[in-house]
Amino acid sequence: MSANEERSFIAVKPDGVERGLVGEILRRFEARGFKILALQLIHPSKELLSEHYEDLANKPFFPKLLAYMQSGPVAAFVIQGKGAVKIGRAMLGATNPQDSAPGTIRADFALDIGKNVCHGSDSVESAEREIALWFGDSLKPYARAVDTVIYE
Ligand SMILES: Nc1ncnc2c1ncn2[C@@H]1O[C@H](COP(=O)(O)OP(=O)(O)OP(=O)(O)O)[C@@H](O)[C@H]1O
Repeated sequence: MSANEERSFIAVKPDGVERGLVGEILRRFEARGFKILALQLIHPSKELLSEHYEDLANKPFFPKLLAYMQSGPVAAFVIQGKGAVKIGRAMLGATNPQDSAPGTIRADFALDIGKNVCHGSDSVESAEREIALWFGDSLKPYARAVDTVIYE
């Protein structure tokens, strides 16, 4: 996979969907130059979420986190492009919106850590694991003419 094909899993959490932020969040990633490789509104099962957040299973907030993530649909999507994981996390902002830098999604749209609007993969390995978990092998590559004016 070339550097320009790096992928990240991004999700607008149920609070973001309910607040009508799906379009705005997608728009920011598209405007930055990322290719949207997959896009789906998903009602995640407890099993899917337990796997997705397996490293947090022992945290005291885990049951609350699962309930939050099941309180409505999640807008799940995959972005592809140079630096997708690192830039994706930077665009989301710090996990706790109280610490997120202005201009990031969480700073612009959230106040509480337990309602922080969006998720983004934290490493290339997590991204591949999360993409497989949420989308299976349904992703199909496609070419974009605009890539010739985004990449040098
Ligand atoms: N102390 C907490 N209280 C309530 N919810 C929390 C707390 N810490 C984390 N969370 C929730 O669990 C999610 C996952 O936490 P994690 O530490 O993996 O942060 P993250 O990787 O920045 O977030 P995400 O995986 O959603 O992108 C957070 O986004 C937040 O919704």
